[in-house]
Amino acid sequence: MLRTAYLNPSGMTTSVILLNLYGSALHILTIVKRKCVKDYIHHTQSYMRDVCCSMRGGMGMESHYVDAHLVQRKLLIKSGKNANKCLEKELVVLSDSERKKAKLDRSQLFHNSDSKPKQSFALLGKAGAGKTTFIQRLCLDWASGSLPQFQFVFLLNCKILDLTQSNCSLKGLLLDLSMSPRCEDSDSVFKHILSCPDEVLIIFDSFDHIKDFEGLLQSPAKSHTNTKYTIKQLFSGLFQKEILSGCTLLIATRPKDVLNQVLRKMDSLLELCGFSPEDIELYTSKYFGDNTSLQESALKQIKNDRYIFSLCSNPLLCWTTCFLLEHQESGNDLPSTLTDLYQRATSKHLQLASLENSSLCKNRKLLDIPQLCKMAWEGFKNHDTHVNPASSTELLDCALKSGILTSFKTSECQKNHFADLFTQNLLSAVHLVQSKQVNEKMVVANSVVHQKKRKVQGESQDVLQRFVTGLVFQKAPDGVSILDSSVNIKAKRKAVETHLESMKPNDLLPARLLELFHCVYETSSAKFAKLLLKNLPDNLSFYGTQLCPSDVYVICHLLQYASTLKRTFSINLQDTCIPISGLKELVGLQCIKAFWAHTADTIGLWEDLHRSNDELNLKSAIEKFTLHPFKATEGYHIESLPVLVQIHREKKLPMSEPVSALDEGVPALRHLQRLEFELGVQNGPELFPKLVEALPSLQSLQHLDLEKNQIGDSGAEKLAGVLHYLKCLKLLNLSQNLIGDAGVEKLAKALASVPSLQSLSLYGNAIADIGAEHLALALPDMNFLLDLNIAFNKFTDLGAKKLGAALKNCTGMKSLELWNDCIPYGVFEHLRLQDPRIRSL
Ligand SMILES: Nc1ncnc2c1ncn2[C@@H]1O[C@H](COP(=O)(O)OP(=O)(O)OP(=O)(O)O)[C@@H](O)[C@H]1O
Repeated sequence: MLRTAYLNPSGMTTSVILLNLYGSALHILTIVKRKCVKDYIHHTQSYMRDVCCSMRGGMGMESHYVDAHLVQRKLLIKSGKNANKCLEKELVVLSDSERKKAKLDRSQLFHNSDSKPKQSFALLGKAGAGKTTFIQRLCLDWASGSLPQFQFVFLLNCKILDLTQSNCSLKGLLLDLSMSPRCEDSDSVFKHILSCPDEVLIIFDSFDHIKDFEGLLQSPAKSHTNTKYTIKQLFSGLFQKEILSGCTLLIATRPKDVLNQVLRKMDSLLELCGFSPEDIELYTSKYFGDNTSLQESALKQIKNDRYIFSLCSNPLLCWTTCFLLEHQESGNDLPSTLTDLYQRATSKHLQLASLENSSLCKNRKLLDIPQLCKMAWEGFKNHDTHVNPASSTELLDCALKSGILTSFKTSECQKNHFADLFTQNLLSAVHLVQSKQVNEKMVVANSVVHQKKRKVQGESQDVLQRFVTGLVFQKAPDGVSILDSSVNIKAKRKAVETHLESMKPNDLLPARLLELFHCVYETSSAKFAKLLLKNLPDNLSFYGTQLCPSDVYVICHLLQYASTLKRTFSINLQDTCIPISGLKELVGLQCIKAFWAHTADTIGLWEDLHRSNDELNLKSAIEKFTLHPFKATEGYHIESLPVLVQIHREKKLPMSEPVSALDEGVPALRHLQRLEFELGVQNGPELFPKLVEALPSLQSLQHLDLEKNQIGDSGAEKLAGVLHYLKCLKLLNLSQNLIGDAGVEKLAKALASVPSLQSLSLYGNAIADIGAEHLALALPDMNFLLDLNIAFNKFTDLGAKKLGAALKNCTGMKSLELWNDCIPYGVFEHLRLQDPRIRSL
């Protein structure tokens, strides 16, 4: 180029040269920028490798991580007045068998099997289920090149973000507030990010820490330039694709603690399942590593203690148990309650920290534990895990060393937080129980479940209640209790006791009832267990409340007291996700006389008992199973019916030889009296044939409600084909089903073969004169019919007159409703005058 300039020194040539020079400079600049972006990505990856390589307690991610599964969940979209309820209510609860089918592993998380690409993901799990750990693992995957679809991953921790602070840009959020290293050339990197949004993954961990969800989706950020927003607005802008459209969003949250307005709009909802029994064994072996003797004895102790084993399905509680087993003297029993587990573990953490740094905190007594507990309570009240930075450094240092606190760093700041919900809530409970500034009323308000509160309370409140109740009633020997033995807590104990005694469990919603079981369990008192059992209603319902292994353990444990009180119960376990092992335990209890559960899981239980040759329990599980009253609102309520019917008819389980316990078929089918099919327009027509298949087996059915399912003429015809089996049917509701003349013709003939029918509704269908005539012909043969509602159909005065004439021959009938717009008013009035049993509405 210089050579050209020398040869051509004219003005024209100079501009060419300058252009060339400019072009080259631009090229070099682009290369430099590209290198700078590449360097940033490399730097971030190695930073992530450092930050994410270890778990709590210093254990290596590579060596100690257990690949827990995910389950794909679905939402039941509700409208109208139910729309804004807590998410847990809308998550479709899968049966154990469906959960097994819906399992995914980490590598399948971002796979797009549908045609519509998924861009927003919610990772759901209870406290300690391993959401943060899973995300750490995901970041490590990215850092090692396993998520090549993403050039950038930004990890934001909502625990340490101030979501209302109003001076943040998108660039600031991603490059300064995320867990990424400082960026030297943030402008170039950000420009690059904007140029490839579909290669960006943004993760919001601890999303439930956004305290105020109201208006979260209003006023989203609309510009990615330097305009300043609140972090909430930036989240909203990202979520609603106003900024960085095309990027992938992942939020991790506890389902109970978040409103569903955001989650309902997510493309994919994934639940972290916690540890399976095999995972618990694997984790325990990993935890104790090469120390084989300790490993063996720990595993034995955990497996032999059913309560602890059930707790260990929560990874955090599994870690806590292992920590305790590692440090407590051999020969000591395992804790028998959650309060006991946490106070022993917390005391041990503090003790170890004081030993490690004797100059800072020589022993527990010197450490200002009440101050630590007060801090925990202040945080709890504000739904905050953050610790006031003005607290004594000695206290903070010791709490950090003990692992009770943990610190989070961003390129901007470092903040101290309580390490987990259980530890913070135990310390909060200690404050409530032993601080003189807290009165009895306050303790009661945070102890056992409250009858009147209608709102679903968060998980944090549930755990606090268990700890407060556990602490006031505990009889722990000295040295184990975290409470200061010199503080008198008698008055508080008395207040909680009075409150417990006044509880009326029959008024409680299922989720509250479960919490009451937990609180009573934490008291370790046979007196309270018996009191609870005495006051329980005969029909226990956990319907719609997800039951984890420790929930099942606690329910079973307390129900054992029923035999001394000679009480028996029926239990509703529908939509609880109860694992088959849990179902087996509960159904096996003597005090359980009947149970409702998902049909597919019940069949799974029978198969399990049959495989293990447990004929006695199989017989009892078959006899105890009930379907009454059967309300089908979800597809899966009906889908497994044909298998049940097959078992009933063939008197054997699928793929088995005849089973003597099934000699009489399935009692639940034989005895079912009431069935409501409420699948609606969407699923009704498709699943109705499966119901029809089952109807001949329902010999005791008295009440069949099929309103609003659009079964149409073809559905009516199918129903007509089986009606003669329903010898006990008293009520048949076929309102609003698009049934026309063809359908009613078939039905009319068949209805005469239902000897006991008393009430029939064909309200709001499409029956015209021909159909009315068919019905009129059949009417005198329906000997027991009392009420017929055929209003709001399409027949005219012709049809109405035929029906009116037929009524004369039906002396037993009490009412005939036949009003519709096509009948001239005069004709209708005339008919009514002739026979007052004819009614308008
Ligand atoms: N898959 C896993 N393998 C091994 N250990 C795990 C796993 N998941 C969780 N843990 C252990 O459980 C502890 C708690 O997990 P984590 O903090 O990820 O739970 P979380 O669901 O994020 O809880 P929270 O809702 O309270 O934030 C971790 O510190 C780790 O010790």
